[in-house]
Amino acid sequence: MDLHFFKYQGTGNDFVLIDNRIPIFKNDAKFIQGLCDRRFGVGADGLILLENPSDSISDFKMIYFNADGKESSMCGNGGRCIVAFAKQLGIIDSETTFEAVDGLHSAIIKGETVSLKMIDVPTVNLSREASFMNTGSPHHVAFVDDVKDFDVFAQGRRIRNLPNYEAIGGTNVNFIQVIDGDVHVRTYERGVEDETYSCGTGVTAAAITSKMANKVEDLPVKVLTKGGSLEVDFEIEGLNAAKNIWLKGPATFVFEGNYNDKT
Ligand SMILES: N[C@H](CCC[C@H](N)C(=O)O)C(=O)O
Repeated sequence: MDLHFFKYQGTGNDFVLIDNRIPIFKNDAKFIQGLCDRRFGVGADGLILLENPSDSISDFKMIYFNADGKESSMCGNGGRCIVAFAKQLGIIDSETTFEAVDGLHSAIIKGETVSLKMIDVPTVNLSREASFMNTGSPHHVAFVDDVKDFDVFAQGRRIRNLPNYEAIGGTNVNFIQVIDGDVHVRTYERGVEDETYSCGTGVTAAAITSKMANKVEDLPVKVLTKGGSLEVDFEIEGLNAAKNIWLKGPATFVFEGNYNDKT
């Protein structure tokens, strides 16, 4: 059976999206791995299903799978892309509320720019060299001196697999450097098991870390990734929490097609 898919990217973090309002998709890890494979499949960092909502206030529901084929936690760039996808399908106009694995999200779309409200972050564990928080997905954030030439793959894989992160299934790892007030970030993503061009929940964690460590002054925080720039606006609450968090940036339709489902 041919599977009709839509390809989107948000600052180079790329996704296959499927309209699954009429449930046609078989949740099979090997199939998803094949679909996301950059040589033998369509190629993507993850797969996103758009489904009918299970509550009365959401326009749709988002289900996220990493490229390893396993369903995972919230995807910030994917959340921005599914909003653009919902608009393309005529489900929404310029604003929406949708369900995701970490709760309800509001979003606003203007042209190709999508602003996505992220969940509140009740606890940021901040030390001199690093931070840990959950922005919808778990993120370890470390300051480095030369982010451009940093060995993100080796160091990211090492930290992702540290025993202290085993209980949560490992963590995503972000390496950041603040240059002239802008946060430069590179991310090793859990479930992709490689560096991605951008990670929305990671960008959010990088911005909050930089502000709490007094490395940036102004809000919103501008964050530069390999795939482009995003803005993160938020309020610091007390000593180590953040709320009213918005992730803003481009979400671009790339192409649509049919995938020959051999299973
Ligand atoms: N790999 C992440 C989920 C996707 C996060 C990323 N693509 C984003 O934009 O937030 C995890 O398993 O925790």
